[in-house]
Amino acid sequence: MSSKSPKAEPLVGVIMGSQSDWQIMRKAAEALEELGVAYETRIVSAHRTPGRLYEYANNAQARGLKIIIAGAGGAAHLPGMTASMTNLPVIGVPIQSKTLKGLDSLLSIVQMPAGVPVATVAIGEAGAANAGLLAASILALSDADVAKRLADWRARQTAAVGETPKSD
Ligand SMILES: Nc1c(C(=O)O)ncn1[C@@H]1O[C@H](COP(=O)(O)O)[C@@H](O)[C@H]1O
Repeated sequence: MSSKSPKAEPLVGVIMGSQSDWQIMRKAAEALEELGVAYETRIVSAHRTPGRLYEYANNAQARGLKIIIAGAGGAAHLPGMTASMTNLPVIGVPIQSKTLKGLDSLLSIVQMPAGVPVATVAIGEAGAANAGLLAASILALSDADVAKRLADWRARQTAAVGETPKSD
C-alpha cells in the first residue's frame, strides 16, 4: 500500500499491524479521503517488523506527518510503541480479534502508562472511522479548509437523520 494522495504530502499516517487489519482500517482512510486530508497507509508491526516501526515512528514528524492512526489486534503493541518514539498525536484503533472479539486489543491499546498517551477509539469499523474524523478535527484547528469540509460533513450527517422512524 502507498500514499492515496500522490499530489499532496501526507499529513496523516495510517498504519496497521497486518494486511488482515486493512478491512477495518480502510474506514479511517475513507473518512480522511472524504474530508480531503492527505494520508498514507503502511503495514508496520512492533512484533514482526520492529526495524520498520523504529524507522517509521522516528522519522514521521520530520517527514511532515502531523498525526498517526495505528490499528492493531490481539497483543496490540503497535500504537503504544509508536507513541513511545514520536511526539505526534497517536490515535489507536483496536482491531476485533477472532478469539477475544477485540477486548484484548482494546485493553492493550488503552492501558498506557502515564507519560506515553495513545488516544484510543472504539473496537472495529466505527472506531476506525472515528479515528479518521478525529485526525481531521485536530488538523482543522489550524487548517480552515479542513475545518469547513468537516463542518459541512457534520451538517450532512445531521440532515440525514430522519425524525420519524419508518415502518417496514
Ligand atoms: N498487534 C499486532 C502487531 C503489533 O502490535 O505490533 N503486529 C501485528 N499485530 C496483529 O496481529 C493480528 C493478526 O495478524 P495476522 O492476521 O497477520 O496473523 C493483526 O490484527 C495485527 O494487527
